Amino acid sequence: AVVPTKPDKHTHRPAMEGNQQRGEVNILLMGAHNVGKTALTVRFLTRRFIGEYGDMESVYSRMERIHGQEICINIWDSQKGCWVSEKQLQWADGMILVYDICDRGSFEAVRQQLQLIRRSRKPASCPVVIVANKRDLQHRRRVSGEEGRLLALTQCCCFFEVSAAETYHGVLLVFHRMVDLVRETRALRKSSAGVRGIVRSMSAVFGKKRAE
Ligand SMILES: Nc1nc2c(ncn2[C@@H]2O[C@H](COP(=O)(O)OP(=O)(O)OP(=O)(O)O)[C@@H](O)[C@H]2O)c(=O)[nH]1
Repeated sequence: AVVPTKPDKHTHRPAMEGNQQRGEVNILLMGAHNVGKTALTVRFLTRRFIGEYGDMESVYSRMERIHGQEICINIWDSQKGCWVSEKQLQWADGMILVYDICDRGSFEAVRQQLQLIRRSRKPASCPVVIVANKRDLQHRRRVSGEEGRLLALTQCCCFFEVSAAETYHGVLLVFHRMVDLVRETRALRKSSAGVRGIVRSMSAVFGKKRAE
């Protein structure tokens, strides 16, 4: 097994405003066993597809220049199949849910994981990208592209169909889209906090006037 980068102990910090200031984005990869979570992570980090991966639950970091800005991307590749902890859910700024197009059970697992996420995180606080992996195995396909797209549409998620085995570019697009979504979410939160502040000050002024 190849360990692409050394896990950075600092990246275990929970997602906070601080991440935004530091230019960091925490991404949690979830999905059933064997769907290709590690293959996608390794492809993104090293541009390579190795084939077999050891048991390595870790947080990996990589610096990327996106739209002219240096971003530190921390990726937590969850290794226990469908099980993820509350700590992982709170740590993430964005989540990538992976299924295997040849494994219908892994697609159903994504539905369950979406419910789990929605119980723990508001949609406005944590964007989700659904990834259908192993598109090179068309002859063994059990989940159509339409089904994946429909699920993503109804759950307000982005959708990609990729092959970690075949191309680097498709995988790169997934991670870059995830980073874009996190940044959009942060910008939206910031502007709505600004509006809330204005409303609070106005009600303070007008409330005071009424009281006088
Ligand atoms: N054909 C094909 N095989 C793939 C692809 N991605 C991953 N695999 C294979 O699928 C198997 C599982 O890949 P992993 O990346 O270990 O899957 P995982 O989701 O991390 O698995 P767990 O950590 O055990 O939950 C390996 O044998 C990979 O070589 C792909 O795009 N196409």
